[in-house]
This record gives sequence, C-alpha cells and structure tokens, in this order.
Amino acid sequence: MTVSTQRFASDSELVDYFNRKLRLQLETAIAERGHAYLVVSGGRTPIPLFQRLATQQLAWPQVTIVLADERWLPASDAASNERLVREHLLQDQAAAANFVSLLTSAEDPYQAAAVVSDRLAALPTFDAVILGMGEDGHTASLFPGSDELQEGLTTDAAALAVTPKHAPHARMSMSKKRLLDSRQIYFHLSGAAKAAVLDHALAEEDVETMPVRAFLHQQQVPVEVLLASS
Ligand SMILES: O=C(O)[C@H](O)[C@@H](O)[C@H](O)[C@H](O)COP(=O)(O)O
Repeated sequence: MTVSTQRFASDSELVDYFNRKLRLQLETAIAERGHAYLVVSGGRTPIPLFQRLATQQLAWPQVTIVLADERWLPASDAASNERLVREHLLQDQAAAANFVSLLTSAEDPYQAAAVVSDRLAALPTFDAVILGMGEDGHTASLFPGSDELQEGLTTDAAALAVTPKHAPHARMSMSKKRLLDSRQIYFHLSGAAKAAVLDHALAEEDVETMPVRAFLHQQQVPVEVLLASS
C-alpha cells in the first residue's frame, strides 16, 4: 500500500482540505455505522485544525474523540493533551462530541496501563487516526531509544506506559496495534524540518531509529501525509 503525500503552501490551505476531508469521513461513518471514532494527537500542529473542526455542523453526539497519546499530567496542566483537546476541539458545535480520556487517578501511567488498555480495547475500529511526528521520528508516544519501544511495537494491548529518554513527562500511548486498527491514518506535518525527517523516514525502513516508520511502511491501513511548507 503506498503512502500518498499532499503538499500545501500553507497550514491554512492544509486545514481547509483536511477539515473537508475529515468531515466527510465522519459523516460517512455516521451514515454507515451510526457512530464515528476519531483519534487525534497532541502537540502544537493540530491546534488550527481543531479550531476549524469545532465549528462544523455535524452529528457530534455520534462522534467519539480519543487521543493517540497523553502526557501523565493532570488534565488542567498547560502541557496536557486532554487540555488541548478540551480547549480547542471540544468547543462550539463539537462540544457535543464524546471524549475518551487516557487518564486515570493513578500516580503513574504504569499503574494505569491495564485500565486504559481495556478502555481503548472496548472501542471499535477507528474511522481515522491523525498522527503527528517529532523531528526524532517519534509518533504518538513511540519514541526512539525508549525502554518501551519494542513493547509499543509488538504488544497486543491497546495502550502502554512510556518514559521518553529525551522528551518531558511520562506518557500513555496507544500501541502500534491499536493505532493500526483504523480505516485511515493521516500524518499532519508542518515545516521544512519535518519535510526532511519525512523524506528520511520514507527512504529507509529501520523502525528502531524512527518509530514513525512502523506506520509509513506497512500494508494494513492507507496512509495520507498532509504536509504544509509553513
Ligand atoms: O503528545 C505528544 O507529544 C504527541 O502526540 C506527539 O506525538 C506529537 O504529535 C509530536 O511530537 C508532534 O508535535 P508538534 O505538533 O508539537 O510538533
């Protein structure tokens, strides 16, 4: 299965296209199966997309939103992905959507991994998974060099706890297996540095050095990369 890459001159052109595409995909899922499941990522890149999606007229009570990964912080923390989603996506029209949190009251994500895995395992095949990518080739919280990388790439569990070696906060991440249980995967990327990292990720296959390759080089789920030059 080939990866299709769409390039945009600006992030706002990308957001126009992506918003229309996601909206259609969510509407189709609702029409065909009664409910749509959308996985989103944290980080800075998705904020304009979240803000646009939030204004769309959609049957939002029939949409469930889940995070691909979460930093193990209170949902009120400025660096929390849940906070990002609540502030920018679960607003306006989309305030009526359902949200499945990756957090529990446990002190660390290791104690919570089984509970969160069960929570995520109860969800059906996702309609779309939107992933970001770090300049080190991580995606979700599957980080190069972390002790849990192999587990993340091979476990049958839906989620696992991760402590990145070179990024802040312990995390909860969906596993490769759960992320690939989707009808479509998107990568949402912006800027020249990420374009160069993407070229490198596409050119070689070693997953240990760039975990993002586990999604770019696979035959199970179609992947569309949306890349804005600025
Ligand atoms: O919580 C996280 O850190 C993410 O989900 C992570 O995988 C993110 O998508 C990339 O690091 C890109 O982040 P930026 O969009 O900020 O570059």
